[in-house]
This record gives sequence, C-alpha cells and structure tokens, in this order.
Amino acid sequence: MKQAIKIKENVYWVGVRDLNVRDFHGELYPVEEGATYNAYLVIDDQITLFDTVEEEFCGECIERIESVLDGRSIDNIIVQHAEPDHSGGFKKIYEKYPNAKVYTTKAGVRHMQAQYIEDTPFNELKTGDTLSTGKYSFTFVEMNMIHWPDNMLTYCPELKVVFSNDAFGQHIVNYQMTDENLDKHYCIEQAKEYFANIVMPYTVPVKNKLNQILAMNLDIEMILPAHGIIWKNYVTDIIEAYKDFATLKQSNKVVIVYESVWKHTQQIAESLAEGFAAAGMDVKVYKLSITRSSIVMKELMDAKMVCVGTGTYNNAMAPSVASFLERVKSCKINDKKGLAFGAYGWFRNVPSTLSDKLKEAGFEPAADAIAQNFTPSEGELDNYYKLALEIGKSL
Ligand SMILES: Cc1cc2nc3c(=O)[nH]c(=O)nc-3n(C[C@H](O)[C@H](O)[C@H](O)COP(=O)(O)O)c2cc1C
Repeated sequence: MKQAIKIKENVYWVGVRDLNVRDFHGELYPVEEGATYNAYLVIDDQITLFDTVEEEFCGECIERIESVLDGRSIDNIIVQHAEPDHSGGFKKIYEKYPNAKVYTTKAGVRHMQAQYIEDTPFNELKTGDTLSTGKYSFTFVEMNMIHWPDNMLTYCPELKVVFSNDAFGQHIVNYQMTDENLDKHYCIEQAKEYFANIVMPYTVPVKNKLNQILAMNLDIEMILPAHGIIWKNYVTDIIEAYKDFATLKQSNKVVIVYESVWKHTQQIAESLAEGFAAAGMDVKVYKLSITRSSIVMKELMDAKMVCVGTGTYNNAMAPSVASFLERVKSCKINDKKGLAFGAYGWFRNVPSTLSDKLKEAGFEPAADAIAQNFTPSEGELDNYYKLALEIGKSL
C-alpha cells in the first residue's frame, strides 16, 4: 500500500511519481528524470483534496489518500487546474467520494465538463473567495492564462502554505519531497526550465499576477506546487527568480542554434561563437536536432541575442530550424536581437527568409543574414568572427 507523506501537521502529499515519462506535455517538453503529479490532502474538521493526478496513476493516489483518512471521507476537492496531469484522476476519485463538494474556477467548470463529466455539480470560485474547513481557511486566487484559462492557486494563512499548482513547478523527482537537501541553483534552474517550456508565452499575466500576490503580503512558509519538490528553504529565492523569469530579464548571453549536414553552417556558428566570446559574452551553441529542446528554451529565456543558422536543403531550411522558429514565435519575445546565417549550394534565399521569420518571431536583426556559398574560406570565417565581435561589443 502506498502511504501519504506528511509535509507538515495535517498536510499530506498524496501524489505520484511518473518515473518513466520523458515527453512531458508531448514533444513540447522533454524531461530527464521523470515528473511528479502532486496532490495534497489537508485534514481538518472537513478534509480537503487539492488536485488529483494523471488517470493511469489514480489508484496509487487513492491508496495514499486512504492511508490517512482513518475511515473518514473527503469533504472538498479543489480542482486548481483542469489539465489531465492534475485532473485525469478526478472522475474516479469523485466516484469514490461522491459527497465531496467540488470547487474550481469558472473556466475550470467549462474545461472539466468538456473533458470529463457534464453533470458534476461544480462550485465556481473567483479571486478572494474563501473556504473554511474548521481551524483552517483557504483563500483562492485565479491565475488566468498561467498557463490555461482555468489555473488558480490557494493560500492558507493558518498553515502558511500556498498550493500553487503549475506555478513554481519543476521536474525534480526527489523522495525527500522538499528542497531542504538540494542545491539552490539546481532547484532554480529546474524551475527556470519549467517556466521556459510551459509558461514563457504568458509572461505578461505572470508579471501582473505576481505583483497582485506580492501586494497581498502573504506569510509563506512553504509553496506546494503540482510538479516537483516543495519549496521550503528557497521560498524567497524562487519568488525572486520568478520576478526575473516574468520579465525575461536578460544576462550577457547569446544563444546560437543551428542545423548542418556538411558542417558549413556549423563552421559559421563556431566563428560567431568565438567572436561573441571575445566580446565578453557568455555563449551557448546547440545543434537543434541533437539537443533536448527544453534546454534550448531555458537558455534563450535570458539571452540578449539569438543566432539561428541552417544549411539549405531542397530549397528550404532544416525542419528542426523551422519548428524552432514556430516555437519561439509562440513565446511572444520582443526585445532580443537576432541573426540568421546559413550555407547554401545554388539557391541563395534561405538565410534571408530565415532572417524574416526571426523578425516575425520578435527578434530585431542585428545585421543582414549571412548567406555562405558552400564551404566558408578562412577569410570568410574571420569576417564572421569580426561581425560577432562587433555586435557583441554593441549589446
Ligand atoms: C539533402 C540536401 C539537399 C540540398 N538541397 C539544396 C538546395 O535545394 N538548394 C541549395 O542551394 N543547396 C542545397 N544543398 C546544398 C547545401 O545547402 C550545401 O551543401 C550547404 O553548404 C550545406 O550546408 P551544411 O554543411 O551546413 O549542411 C543540399 C544539400 C543536401 C545535403
């Protein structure tokens, strides 16, 4: 029997670890060590469940719940997000505890009914609504479009905890549950990767919501997200980090991504990298087809500039580059510089098309696209180095 794990007095983790998932949310977010779907149970005069788990793991979630119910039942289920990794198990759990009152946002009602049961009597929540369960009270805050219309979070002043759902999530799978034995930089980097891959298109609502929450002056001892470890030692640090994430705060960094068959475009990428480095910049270089896209997204989040290169294949750019451009376009980035580059054989236009697409995606061109005919000469590589040095110094 799986057991609930005590987080603090009367608060239990009743979630699951999905150790084998490597494609979180499909191809959007490749992960290295699996993921957790966190659900929490709060024992009071009334018993309250925060979120559920993916459907296939529902039995395990119920086992953990049963291990602390002591013959009682669940009184309230708070659906903080209707996405299936948090709500897939709802139907079975609700069938098991049919007297529970179910609470979610207005959009949550729509999303739950469209996905699961049309006739569940949901209770609609809006920002500022509260629920008292005995000695504990819960205040709800809608988190519209972070990252779905139905997202919300919950604060309990007596417990000093925030049930944050996807906000502050990361894909750390740790059996100790909290950040206490983990390196701060590692935890923040994991949260940054999560933000870059799930939340980056919604920086404006994140910034506004963060300000609204900070103005509430909440006394927070722990943040309990729906993925990964619980924030306990690094609560202030992760909130500070989120301020930087939400503004896509830039560091002195350039990210160079490319695709290359015969290494001509790769040679350009390497010359540019050396030029930017000589200008004092931190440089990251990735061949897209062999790099986890979630790493690239994380690294470009705080870059000042992104250079994108491709060889020309069948008069087009490489598919990995085209799909990268679609992805970054959806992130609504608007204050980074861009540079397109690439080698061609007999059709010269692809690098300039790439430059136009980068511009459409919100990157202001730092120079005209580099279009290299086949193998770059020493002199041409030297010119690319000098161009990067010049641009790097001006950033
Ligand atoms: C499968 C394939 C298809 C190609 N198709 C074109 C093409 O349609 N037009 C063109 O100008 N060059 C084409 N080329 C030539 C490459 O663009 C050229 O060799 C370039 O230098 C390759 O850059 P890379 O080494 O970075 O891949 C093709 C090369 C390959 C491997």
